[in-house]
Amino acid sequence: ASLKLPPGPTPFPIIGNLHLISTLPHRSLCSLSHKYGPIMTLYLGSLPTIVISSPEMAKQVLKTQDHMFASRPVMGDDNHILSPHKIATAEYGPYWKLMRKMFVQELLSPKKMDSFASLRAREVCAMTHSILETAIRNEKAGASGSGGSMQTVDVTKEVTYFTGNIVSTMTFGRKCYETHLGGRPFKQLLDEVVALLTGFHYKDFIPLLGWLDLHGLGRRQSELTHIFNGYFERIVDEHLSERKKMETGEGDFVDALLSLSEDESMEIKITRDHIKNIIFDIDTSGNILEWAMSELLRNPLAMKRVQEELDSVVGYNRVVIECDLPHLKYLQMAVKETLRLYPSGPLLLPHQSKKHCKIAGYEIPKNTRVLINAWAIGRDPITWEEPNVFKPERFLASKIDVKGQDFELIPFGSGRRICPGINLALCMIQLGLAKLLHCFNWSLPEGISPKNLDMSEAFGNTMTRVVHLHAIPIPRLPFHLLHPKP
Ligand code: HEM
Repeated sequence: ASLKLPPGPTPFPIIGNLHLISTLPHRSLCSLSHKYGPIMTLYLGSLPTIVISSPEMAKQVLKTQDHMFASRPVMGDDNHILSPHKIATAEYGPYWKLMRKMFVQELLSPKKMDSFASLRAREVCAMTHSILETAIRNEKAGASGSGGSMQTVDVTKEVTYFTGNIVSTMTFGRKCYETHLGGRPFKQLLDEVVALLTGFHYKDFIPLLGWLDLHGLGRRQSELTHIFNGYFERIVDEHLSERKKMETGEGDFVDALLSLSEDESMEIKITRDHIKNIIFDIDTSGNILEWAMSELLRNPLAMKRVQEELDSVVGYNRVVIECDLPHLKYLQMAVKETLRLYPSGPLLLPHQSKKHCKIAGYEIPKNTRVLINAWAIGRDPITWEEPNVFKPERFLASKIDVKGQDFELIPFGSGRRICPGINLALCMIQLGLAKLLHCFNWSLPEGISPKNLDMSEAFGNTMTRVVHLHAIPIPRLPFHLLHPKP
């Protein structure tokens, strides 16, 4: 007898339902769920894929039957940029457990978070300094009444450097965002890898068409693999030649992994290849910051409210510091609202069933790919009033949080595979946003109004803006606070 799979559109031979998926898959899948329901079957090529689009069904997959769905589909082989040696791509098992434990202990534990507080403070000042020069020029232009010549800052670049450099310094002791690899900026290459991790590749779904190399993806994947492999080889070599650090307690995550690789008592042998893959992070905090700034520029009243709160909690006589963040309730709500509207992984990362099982009476075969549409869940009109409107106030009367307990809002996922970087991400986003809005007033470049700011999402399955956000900063704190002596 045939299996009772969840409902879905009738597939065509070879392509299945791929023709129904646009360049923004989370949006197409959301529309399809209106027709077929919160759990549906889609054929991506010949592969049946289950797509989840409601809080109740997400709870089934990520909580009630979490143990069944905690694995990942295989996306690349050992030598591939999506090697299963990464924490994010590893199948559920002893290797993943060990690496995730190491990652949390050596990088993200409260003790480690504390020990890197000065790094975060330094980097947030570096971001302010970089913006300051433009802001001073603008202030002079404004004061002289000459109007015109107001200069913009590339906000996207500033915020992605800020969060990216913190994470890369914590992981392997280097600010990688200033780096160019193979003639291209690190950030651009990283975005491509994140898109590969979460995205739709025809080649994966239709092996028969692989040789056609649609979209040139196969070639780009080999290129990326080659570039990053060389970069991480150098990083491991550098750490090997400077091993003193560990003894003085200053070691970073790579040092900790190298020590683990030398531990003879380990049941799982950690190799150089593992290390190179594990240090490849998938932080997307910068994207959330750029969307938060975009929404606040479109909603001047909300921006004003964040600034009024900063003025009452921090004042004008000092700069904002991490200890202020718990008191900045409206700012926290603005960040939550951004994560609701722009979850950086709108379909989380793909999950996979370990065994044959059932959800809501439907059968899910072993090794089936499961996608959870966090974007659709965050905009579900049953949970959210005016779901497409940016309204931080909605959280005044709601206890819903982003940390994986409330299935109406799951930008970081939930359960065993929940993002381990939540606390670091929230801390960087809140600190960055507080600093940007405490130090500067912001406006849009000439000719762009809050109503016509381009908010398009880029092709693929990560929530980045198509065009970088540019805005005009004007200082709003005394100069000595913006530019403290080192
Ligand atoms: C706003 C920023 C971030 C967002 C929205 C985000 C979101 C996510 C999501 C949706 C997943 C997949 C969850 C699932 O499969 O169910 C994930 C996994 C992961 N994230 Fe994050 N993340 C962010 C920042 C970070 C940071 C700062 C780090 C580390 C420094 C990090 C490290 C990871 C890792 C290692 C995984 C894989 C976990 C696993 O498969 O066991 N993320 N993240």
